[in-house]
Amino acid sequence: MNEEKAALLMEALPYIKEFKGKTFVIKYGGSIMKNENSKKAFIEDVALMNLVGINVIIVHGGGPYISNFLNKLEIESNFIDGLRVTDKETVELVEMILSSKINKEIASKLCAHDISAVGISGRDSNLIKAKKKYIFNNNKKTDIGYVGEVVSINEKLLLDLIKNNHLPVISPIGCDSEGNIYNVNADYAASSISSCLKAEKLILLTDVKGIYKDLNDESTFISSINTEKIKEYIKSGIIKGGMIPKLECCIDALEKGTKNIHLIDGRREHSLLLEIFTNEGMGTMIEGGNKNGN
Ligand SMILES: NC(=[NH2+])NCCC[C@H](N)C(=O)O
Repeated sequence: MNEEKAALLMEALPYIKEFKGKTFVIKYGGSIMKNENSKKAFIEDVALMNLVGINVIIVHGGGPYISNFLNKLEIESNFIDGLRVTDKETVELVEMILSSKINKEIASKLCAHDISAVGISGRDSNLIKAKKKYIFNNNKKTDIGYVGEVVSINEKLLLDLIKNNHLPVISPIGCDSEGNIYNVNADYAASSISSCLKAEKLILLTDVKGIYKDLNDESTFISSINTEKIKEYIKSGIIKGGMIPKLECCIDALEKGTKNIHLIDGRREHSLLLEIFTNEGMGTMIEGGNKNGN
């Protein structure tokens, strides 16, 4: 028993060495914040990673909280291509929930582990500059309101925070120079931040185990894959549906310099820790060609 425990801890040693001083961008999805145990485990995993010298940056979502809150106010939630149609009043409420309630809760839970987590909105110091995103369907352009796509990231702010041992917790709200605010999809915000910093890892915590060839057949789970194979699977229809935009976002991050991406199930307690510090991991690792991650 003791040998097994020691072996498990020793399995982590090469990864602790390898990842010390490296930057990991973690997208913490809203759908996994419901369960108190997995929420607690996430905070503990991030705390441990920070304490062994990994520069963690968290980008969080909050979709279900937003829908709940809007329901209470009897404001209907409409989605087109998975994006929330957002008018001016709604984007203000979205910001209130993301940048205040959720953001501060994550940061303060990390602070309770003596970590200097700093909760910031994408609007602070123009961290996420954005512009209006339109949806194109059959050559038809649809305006979905204050939904933004990333234009630029304030890299210096993030590097300054990291250098001074702060852990940024970022709400995916963007702004433009006219003072408009935008709701930015958290996957895209995390991918842009990871690309800009050429991060060692972009880790997407969601409510699926990872990539499957056939979602209904556990034996087709893919533990690691590269971008060429993903493109091939999308083209041949093996990968389909809602997974495609997520994977396209991953491919973009890898092509822009992120070293590796991990898709893991955030509902499973300590999946983050097991993915990073064991050989086998828990989810799907997408390997990029770039060997110069930071
Ligand atoms: N899903 C997988 N195959 N994960 C392997 C992870 C390997 C190692 N712990 C890493 O983070 O780089």
